[in-house]
Amino acid sequence: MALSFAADSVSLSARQLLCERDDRVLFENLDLDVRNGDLLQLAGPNGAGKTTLLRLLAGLNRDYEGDLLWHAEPLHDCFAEYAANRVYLGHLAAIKRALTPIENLRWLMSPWQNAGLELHEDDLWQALAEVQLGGFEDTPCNQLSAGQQRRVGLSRLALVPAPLWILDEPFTALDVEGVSWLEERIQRQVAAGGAVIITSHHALQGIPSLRRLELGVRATEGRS
Ligand SMILES: Nc1ncnc2c1ncn2[C@@H]1O[C@H](COP(=O)(O)OP(=O)(O)OP(=O)(O)O)[C@@H](O)[C@H]1O
Repeated sequence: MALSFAADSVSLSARQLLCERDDRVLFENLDLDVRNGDLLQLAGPNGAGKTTLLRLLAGLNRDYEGDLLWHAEPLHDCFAEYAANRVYLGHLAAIKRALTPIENLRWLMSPWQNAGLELHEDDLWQALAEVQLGGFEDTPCNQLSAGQQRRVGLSRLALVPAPLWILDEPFTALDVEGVSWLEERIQRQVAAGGAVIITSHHALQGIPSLRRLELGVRATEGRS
């Protein structure tokens, strides 16, 4: 899969973003920019609005004020192009539990294949092997552990050619080996000139471009 991205392929900006839930301001006056090579970690206590912000940035929720821009264009005016350049993994494994890992992966990858991505069956099996699901490819997911189910969803990251990853608590339920695999994948994505926005209570280390955006009573952005 592509291991380098065009240097100008990621340009996501938020300007003066304001979001309220149940009459509570989660964040306001929020500005951020994500470019190639960036790793942005959204941090903050439970309920601070990390998932909410991530879903806004993924273009999955329009309940906000302010501007979200993809290459300086309103994100929802160019959503098809944006969606072809980002992959969003929500905080649930988001797999069909009655299906097997290989069936799930075929289903998860079908939008990308419909958009022109050429994938062979071997690529799918290889992606499952990469997340240590070799031997479980044909086991219904409802017979897999929580961590193995999480790995089925994560296996997409080995295949999707999108430069921008948006990941909500992707380390949940992973064992030590799974955590290492995902850390390494994130580092490779950033090193290849992609970008990653992540919510995680996990301490990400060793990536020079790491920035943290702390949500809470008020939002402030700074390098860690
Ligand atoms: N669809 C919704 N309708 C109303 N309120 C919502 C909705 N989704 C989230 N909220 C509220 O918005 C706030 C922020 O939720 P969010 O899930 O974004 O927090 P979070 O920072 O991701 O928390 P956690 O660390 O627990 O995952 C919470 O108080 C939650 O109750």
